[in-house]
Amino acid sequence: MITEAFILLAIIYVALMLFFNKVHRKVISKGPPLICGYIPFVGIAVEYGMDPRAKIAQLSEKYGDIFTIYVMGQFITVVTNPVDVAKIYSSPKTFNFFEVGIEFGNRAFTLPRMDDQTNNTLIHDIHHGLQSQELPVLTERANTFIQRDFKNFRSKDWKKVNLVEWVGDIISSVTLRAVYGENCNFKEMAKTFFPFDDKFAIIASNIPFAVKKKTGLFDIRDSFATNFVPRPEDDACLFLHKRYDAFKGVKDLSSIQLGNAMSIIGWAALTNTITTTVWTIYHLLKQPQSVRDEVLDEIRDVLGERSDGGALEIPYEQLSNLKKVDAIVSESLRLHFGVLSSRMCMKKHNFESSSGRSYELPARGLMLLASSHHDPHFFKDPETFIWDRFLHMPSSVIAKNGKSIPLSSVYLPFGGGANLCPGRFFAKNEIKIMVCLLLTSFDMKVETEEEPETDKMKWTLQVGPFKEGNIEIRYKNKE
Ligand code: HEM
Repeated sequence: MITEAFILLAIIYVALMLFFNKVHRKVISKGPPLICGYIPFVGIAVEYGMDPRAKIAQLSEKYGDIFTIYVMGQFITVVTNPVDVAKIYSSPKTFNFFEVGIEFGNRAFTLPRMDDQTNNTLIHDIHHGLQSQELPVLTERANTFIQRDFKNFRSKDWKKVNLVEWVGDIISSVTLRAVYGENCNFKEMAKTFFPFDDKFAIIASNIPFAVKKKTGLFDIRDSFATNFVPRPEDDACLFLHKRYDAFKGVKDLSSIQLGNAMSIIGWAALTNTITTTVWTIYHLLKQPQSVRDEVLDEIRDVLGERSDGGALEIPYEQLSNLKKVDAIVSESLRLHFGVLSSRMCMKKHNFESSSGRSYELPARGLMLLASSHHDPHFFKDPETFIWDRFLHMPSSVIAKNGKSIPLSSVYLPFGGGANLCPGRFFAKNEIKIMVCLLLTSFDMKVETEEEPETDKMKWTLQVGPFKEGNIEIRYKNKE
């Protein structure tokens, strides 16, 4: 019996290997160099998943600027040269972000595909809402909620908190109330966000739906989705109501799918903002007192002193004048942001790379565009946090081939081109408000002595969080 089972397994394995090699040969002919690994379906997922950034750097060293990796049943072309990245960002029809969203949206959130016109309208509404129409209101709400929450933190004596949990609580509750409305069920939403976010990469991976269902991954996602359908009394953003109306009209849509369609925005709003805030505060607190004083002086110059009642006025229009605070957030994003943004090559395409080579890219092939955040050619001393680096950064840089390229081709924390993250202004505003209130309210110190390590496994599409998730800080009211 055991021998038969063993023979059967061996046959399946050999069949898979033959199929795998056939696919392998087909893809490799005119395309970029292909790195498949030796395990059918899994490909190089294990070594890649351990530290995506290091793996990409290593493969780029060996195979050049463009190569294709095979990970969990999927071929992914990785583009590492910023000149090529800029070219891809500037051709959104050929290299499309929206289709990636549909594919990942479907894998992670099992969403129905809407018609193109509805989709375009929904994306337009999100971009318009977050970047202009509703941005002042969102920022004002965040300001009100953070100031309100801060009153509860006041302490005359030194108090210890876990920075990761503390920031996670504040940013999740503030962001969710700002976007989904003050009366939304933000406590439940936040409670279910963290387990979902922790498993997001695997939920969005190419592993079969049946496995995701069987292993409980979809249960985690569904409990996250449940609380996200906005009710009229919640006072959610306009673009969320429009999204709700569009999805509600889809025939046979389950309530979980409707929740998924609404929760995707909540996930996008929280996943990177929390980690960026944690890193920003951590790095700020690690700066010498002279730097912290310089930043505090800027805050006082721009916003003035606190009123007699202790409130700090933070007008929306003044946030863009906080250049030093902005520079610290930007440097945190540079140092800790993952590697990539993604695009789908829509049709078979001959890509002329900046190195003069031509590669055939397959239709509907997934592409990952690598940032150059750790390349010393663009960022001197790249592994060091230099708080004022972005105060002196030009808007264009010189590539290795001598060409001038926009800074946005090497510095990609919010992606690039037409799909540049629409939430970037809101995220930065929220973080700036936090920093202003922290520095003007409290004396603070980092208690944990070891350098916190980034969780490299989460370093693909997100800002890498702390590995151990425990950084203790001490604070008390300013004298
Ligand atoms: C520090 C915080 C954030 C970071 C680092 C970040 C990063 C990104 C990145 C890399 C993309 C992909 C863009 C591309 O590949 O070109 C993206 C897209 C997106 N982000 Fe953010 N994001 C942040 C905060 C937010 C917030 C607060 C919201 C909402 C309130 C948000 C909503 C979105 C949406 C809706 C998209 C999809 C845009 C589209 O389909 O065109 N993000 N973000």
